[in-house]
Amino acid sequence: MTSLFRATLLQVGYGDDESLADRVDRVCAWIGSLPDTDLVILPELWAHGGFASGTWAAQAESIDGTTIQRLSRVASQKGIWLHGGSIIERAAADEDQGPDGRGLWNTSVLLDPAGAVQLTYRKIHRFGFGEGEPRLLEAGQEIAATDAVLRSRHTRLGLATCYDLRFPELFRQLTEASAEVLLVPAAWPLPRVEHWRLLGRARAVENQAWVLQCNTAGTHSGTTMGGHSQVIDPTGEVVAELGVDEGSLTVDLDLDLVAQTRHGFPVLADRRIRIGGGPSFTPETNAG
Ligand SMILES: NC(=O)CCC(=O)C(=O)O
Repeated sequence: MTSLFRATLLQVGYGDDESLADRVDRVCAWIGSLPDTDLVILPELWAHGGFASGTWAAQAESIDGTTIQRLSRVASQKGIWLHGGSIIERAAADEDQGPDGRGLWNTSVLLDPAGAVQLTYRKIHRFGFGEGEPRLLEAGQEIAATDAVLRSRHTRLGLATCYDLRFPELFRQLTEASAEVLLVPAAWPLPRVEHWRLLGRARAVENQAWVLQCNTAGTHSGTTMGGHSQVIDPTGEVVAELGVDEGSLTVDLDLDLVAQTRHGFPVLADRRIRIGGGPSFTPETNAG
């Protein structure tokens, strides 16, 4: 059994001149044209616009709405895992609308190779310092990790979104939930792109996990995106990285590198402070 799998990050670029429907068409065609790959990752809010907060409420969709239906179709046609980035999710009228009653979330959706929704993640840390996300959206309440089989090899995927990168305790909880590959879609602006690059490496080093960060390109709603999508291995090395323009990045990842890194330099076994309820936390391991 091989421990290798191939991941492709699509750094989608867009401006204000492309409609939601046109962008969904374009990105689905792009995915359809990709050569052999096992997992495709899209950026945060690539369809609804990462900073287009003025139109979020009008364009919000349910998880079974058009955007995810289209992605589901292309995932099943290709037989790939597809992290659809995130959408502005609208709850159905008879569902819980969240503590502030807004009924809107920034929700990531992971589709399996049959096109079924395997996992959703509602962004926990909302970006905007009182504006944008915290003013308009509900905060997610739950971490999200799931088992996945990639090329007949079992692994565990953990999800986080953009600004979440600044909160290491979330990533530690994903590690305590046994995640080995951390998938991070984003709409991260250019002026802080060095934070994006640095924080991704930090989350990989401290959790000894693969980190796959897929950012946005272009300028929309007056905000220029930083690009620099990157794949970081469990030792913190940048395996591959894009520039600022739209493009794709394909990398072969070795899942065995997670266990090799964790056994070879067993820093996680020295944790003394429990911050989450993850099932795999065993502080006694290094007690001697
Ligand atoms: N969309 C975001 O979460 C942006 C985060 C960001 O710009 C930052 O953390 O800096």
